[in-house]
Amino acid sequence: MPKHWTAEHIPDQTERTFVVTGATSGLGLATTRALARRGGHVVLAVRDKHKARRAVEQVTAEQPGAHLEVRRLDLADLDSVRAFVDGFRSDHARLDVLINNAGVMAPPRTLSAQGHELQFAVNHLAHFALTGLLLDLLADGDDPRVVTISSTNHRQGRLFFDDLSGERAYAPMRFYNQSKFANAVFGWELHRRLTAAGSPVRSMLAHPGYAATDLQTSAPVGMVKMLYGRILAPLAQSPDRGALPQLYAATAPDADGGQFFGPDGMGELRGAPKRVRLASAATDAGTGRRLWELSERLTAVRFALPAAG
Ligand SMILES: NC(=O)c1ccc[n+]([C@@H]2O[C@H](COP(=O)([O-])OP(=O)(O)OC[C@H]3O[C@@H](n4cnc5c(N)ncnc54)[C@H](O)[C@@H]3O)[C@@H](O)[C@H]2O)c1
Repeated sequence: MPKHWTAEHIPDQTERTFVVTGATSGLGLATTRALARRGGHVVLAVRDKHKARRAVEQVTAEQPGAHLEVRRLDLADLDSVRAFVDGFRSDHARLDVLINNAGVMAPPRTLSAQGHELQFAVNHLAHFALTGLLLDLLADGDDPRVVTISSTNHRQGRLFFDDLSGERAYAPMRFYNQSKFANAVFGWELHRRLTAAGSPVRSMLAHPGYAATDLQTSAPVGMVKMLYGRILAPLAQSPDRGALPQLYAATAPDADGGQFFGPDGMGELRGAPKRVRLASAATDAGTGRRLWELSERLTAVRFALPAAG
């Protein structure tokens, strides 16, 4: 890996198709812009079509002729995930890279359409379902990859298997950390299962460090907003820089399955992409199996893969 990897190092992506969730703002928009600049065909998987139109205008103003496609996806509703995949399938025979990027942080306790705690539902369950439903199209892709965005917060997270939706005790940041831990467990367990099945698809993880996006400023919880939106704000890097680890995972020829990428400076807050440490709890096989089986049950999505040993 070059020491100061930037978006200029992204290889040509002509003829490659990417799905980016949460592509209208922050890291998702920065990722879309960088991939489009290198000739990639980017499917913006978005909840809000007005915001999508603005994002498309912005990217095409910088990159006339960019290959962009907008499709509606509300990750808070598993029916919307299925509808998205059905629509995608009717127009595409294969997918090269899925970037599980969208996320919510620290809302007051809210439930998804299927009754799951919103952060667990949007950040983890919907991306689990999306990946499982697209896996056969990815298997036909060129150098196919699934990139899942976690956070350094996964190291403070754990799964509350006996109170997943916070019915008994909900704390917004604890449940954000749970969802980011679930992202890390999923990315690693997917890697294990794909490898065991001899699949050509690779699963990588990434985190941006700390980037100034809507994530912190839209958090309705006062302390979180104050800490990330104001006190730590001077340390924040731009979304374009924050997106580099996920762009590296999605495009670098030497990025491999099971690897986790984050920034190299200031305790992983900012900098160029490098390989970073996944919490050992996130690679625990028992936890991986348990989360996987639970996610299959809650989403009714089964991956077309033999179980990993
Ligand atoms: N910004 C940071 O410092 C930081 C740090 C660690 C991890 N992350 C992770 O980066 C990812 C991207 O976040 P960001 O910082 O760009 O924030 P952001 O708020 O700018 O972007 C999040 C995106 O997710 C989308 N989204 C939210 N709920 C959705 C739903 N129900 N259906 C479809 N889309 C939905 C939003 O519309 C938005 O486009 C998240 O997974 C977040 O947890 C960010």
